[in-house]
Amino acid sequence: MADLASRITKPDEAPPVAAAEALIDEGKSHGLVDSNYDVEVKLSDLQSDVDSPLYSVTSFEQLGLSKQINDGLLAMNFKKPSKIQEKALPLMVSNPPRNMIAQSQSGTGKTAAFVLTALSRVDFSKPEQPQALILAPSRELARQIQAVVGMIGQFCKELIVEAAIPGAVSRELGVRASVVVGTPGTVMDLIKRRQFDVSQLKVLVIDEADNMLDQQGLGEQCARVKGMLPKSIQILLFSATFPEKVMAYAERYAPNANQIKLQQQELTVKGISQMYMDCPDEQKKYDVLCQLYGLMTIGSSVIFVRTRESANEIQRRMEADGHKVSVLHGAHEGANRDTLLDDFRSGRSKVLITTNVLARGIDVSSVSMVINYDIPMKGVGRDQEPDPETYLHRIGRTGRFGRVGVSISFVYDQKSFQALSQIAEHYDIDLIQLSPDDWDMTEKKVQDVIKSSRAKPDYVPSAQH
Ligand SMILES: Nc1ncnc2c1ncn2[C@@H]1O[C@H](COP(=O)(O)OP(=O)(O)OP(=O)(O)O)[C@@H](O)[C@H]1O
Repeated sequence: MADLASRITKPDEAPPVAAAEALIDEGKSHGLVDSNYDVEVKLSDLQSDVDSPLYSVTSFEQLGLSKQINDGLLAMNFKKPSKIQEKALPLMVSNPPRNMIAQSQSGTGKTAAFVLTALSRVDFSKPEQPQALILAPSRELARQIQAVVGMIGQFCKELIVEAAIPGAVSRELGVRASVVVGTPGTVMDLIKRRQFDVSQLKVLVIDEADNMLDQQGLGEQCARVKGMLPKSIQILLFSATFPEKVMAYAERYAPNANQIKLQQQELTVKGISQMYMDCPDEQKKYDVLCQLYGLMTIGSSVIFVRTRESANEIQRRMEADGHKVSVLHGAHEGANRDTLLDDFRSGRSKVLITTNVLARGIDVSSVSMVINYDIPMKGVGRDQEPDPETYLHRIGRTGRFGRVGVSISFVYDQKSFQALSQIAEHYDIDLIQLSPDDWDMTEKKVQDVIKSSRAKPDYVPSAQH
């Protein structure tokens, strides 16, 4: 097993800057409240780089979608499809419908790929009749996808999209929408209580499918939901990660599916510079975090911790120390969670402490830094092991669609060092070391990346890091 030391870049080596260092004409691309952080990425350059996951040769018009949907894409300033959109869409919208298992790196536009397919299956003459169901693991992600459906479908006049998340569906009316986006537990309850007529559903999408089908987690609920749906339903499974043990089950869940898969080494996003901070001991992690505060607020940042309790505790201490931070986790009540995330999207709050509840799918383009305060682990007690999938999803909250970002993972002892080392080995990546004893260098390394998002004329894309 290679240790982390062998994956450290030399101190004088500049952090890898993404091929994404270029400019986006950042027309606000979706209807979600989002901040105006002026990231500049030359998307057109990236989209013509054959090695980029954003590369494509076609246009949306060539994909044969309806005029209303193409107008929606235009309004969102989506000029060209990304690779996953270009490859998956023709297979998903064709007839007779076929199942799909699709993998693509974080932030590369999987949502639009499945939303476009769902919309293409809707008969808008029956707007209150559920025809497409999209499942996601958290209320936040379900709401976000609901907003994307609304944006892409903004010119489909009859479209109704509803969130099936706790507290959202009226008991008297039940579900009355053509597209339903929900979490599996709530969807299951609604179907059982006969408040959700699934008889005419044509397509089932499962986002973050490896997580959703995992038998240790939401797998059972998703299996039960599927059991209640029409047998002929088209099933689309999407994620950035599909560990082998889930893949076998996914293939049974979505039989005879077309598949788009990535190699393990292709999974990391080049725009994200992955760093680690060698903290002297566990207690000092907190001091290091506070010292990073200035860098965290250049853009927006997400701090991932293991438990709700430590999230609360870190917030309490940071606020007492004069820093402005918010915290969001599963113990908060739904409406409160919605406000907290809306505030973060809009830039009203810039540093968000959270747990794995927000590790997947959340798309806030201003996030320039992700901190793994605790290295993600799976399993319990002595059986704990590093969790490479959660690591990838967590750091993927930055570097969205060609933007650049930094992730900093805290290590402080042999165990955390080894865990991160195994994750680095899993993806065959090098991590850049930061030292709490040299803040000038730390600041330089981080700022070089974050500020590099404003293109320099003499920029030469660095090699794979
Ligand atoms: N063709 C496109 N042109 C421009 N922007 C796009 C295009 N497709 C998607 N985007 C934007 O890219 C961002 C990331 O997309 P999305 O959230 O779908 O990523 P994802 O692949 O689902 O990532 P994750 O694995 O983290 O869930 C979004 O802000 C979205 O609006």
